[in-house]
Amino acid sequence: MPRSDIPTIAMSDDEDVPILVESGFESVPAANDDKPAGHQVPLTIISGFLGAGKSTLLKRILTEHHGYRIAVIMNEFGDTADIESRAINVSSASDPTAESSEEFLELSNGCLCCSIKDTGVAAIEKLMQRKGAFDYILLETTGLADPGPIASIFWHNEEFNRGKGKDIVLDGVVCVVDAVFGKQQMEEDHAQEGIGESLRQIAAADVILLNKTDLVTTADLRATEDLLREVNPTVTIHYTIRANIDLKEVVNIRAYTSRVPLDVGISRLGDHDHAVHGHEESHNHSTHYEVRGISSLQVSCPVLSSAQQERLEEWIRTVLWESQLSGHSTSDRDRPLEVLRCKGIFGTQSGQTLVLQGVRNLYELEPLVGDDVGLPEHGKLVFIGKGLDDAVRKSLENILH
Ligand SMILES: Nc1nc2c(ncn2[C@@H]2O[C@H](COP(=O)(O)OP(=O)(O)OP(=O)(O)O)[C@@H](O)[C@H]2O)c(=O)[nH]1
Repeated sequence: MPRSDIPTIAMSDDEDVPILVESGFESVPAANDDKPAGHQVPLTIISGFLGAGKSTLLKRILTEHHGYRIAVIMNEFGDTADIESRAINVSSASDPTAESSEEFLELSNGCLCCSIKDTGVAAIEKLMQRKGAFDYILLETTGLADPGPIASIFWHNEEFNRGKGKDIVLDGVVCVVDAVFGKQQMEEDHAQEGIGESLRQIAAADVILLNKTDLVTTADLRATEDLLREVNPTVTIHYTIRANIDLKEVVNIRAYTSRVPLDVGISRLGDHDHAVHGHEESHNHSTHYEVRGISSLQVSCPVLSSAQQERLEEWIRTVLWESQLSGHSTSDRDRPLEVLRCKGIFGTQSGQTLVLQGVRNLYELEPLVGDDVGLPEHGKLVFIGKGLDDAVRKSLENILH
């Protein structure tokens, strides 16, 4: 959609309560369904390579009649880029040169558009003063941003959660990947020192939109998808043209709660087919990928005794917090150990199903609540990061088997 097709938007006074429109999009459950008043507002981080289609996705969301009242934060944390140059122009129509550090605009579909030049936390706190005016937050990062630290702000951040942040819950990280240049970008990142940003974005993603599929051959598409899956085997991948995606695939996916239904995210551990096909591969053996500086380690997990569970937690803490394996010092290792994301699900002998969620050095291991799914037949643990070599796999398997 050309930029000029953005609906007419009127500058809203900061004190005004935006006028909201009725839902016209029945297939997406309202964000507030089955939640009491005063519940937390879910937040989705949108990341992606430069020019991959992030703004196209936002435009789509902002112009559809989906029934959500979505606040979109279009500026990046600490970025001083000129907001007026963004694809979604949030300048006041009456004062296109307005240079205020934050602007709130109400769109005709009820979305609250917010551009903030402030640093992240202060911006979010300001936004939350308008709680009640919206029921979902989308945060678009720059093409060069690593979403991991941003996700950590909203997930298990005690300081932030004591303030306005307590009203926000991280829902998931969506990464838009350019089907034309994505593979090349990943390869270039590999050539650089350390882990390139595109690889960090892929590692941190819960959902990937492999966008611009109209511009490449099926073979090229599959090659890019294979590379994405090698970096992040737990991610759900959707092929899109102009970010055309059913909203329910990117919002309210609850990727960071232990109430994740088994058919979302976790159940796709090891799924090497298109998520859009809903196919799940049932292999249960350990796999280990090494790609471009980031590796992923995936191991099967049997039903654990309480002693094994304790040892597993100890193992996780040592890896996540000390970047080393129990009984080893960092200097024993050829390569540094760094976990960017972990996920898992397994049963315990006491009859619980536990879900592991982790971002960088934060993790939680919580019982799966809600759905009565029974014990998972095959538990799985997946770690995505750097230096996850054979020694790491063996030390984990020693605990589990
Ligand atoms: N052919 C084709 N063009 C697309 C598609 N999606 C987006 N584009 C175009 O690609 C260009 C970049 O899209 P944007 O949505 O601005 O990308 P972005 O990720 O927001 O870009 P940055 O903010 O600069 O990182 C625009 O000209 C879009 O119209 C697609 O699926 N197919």
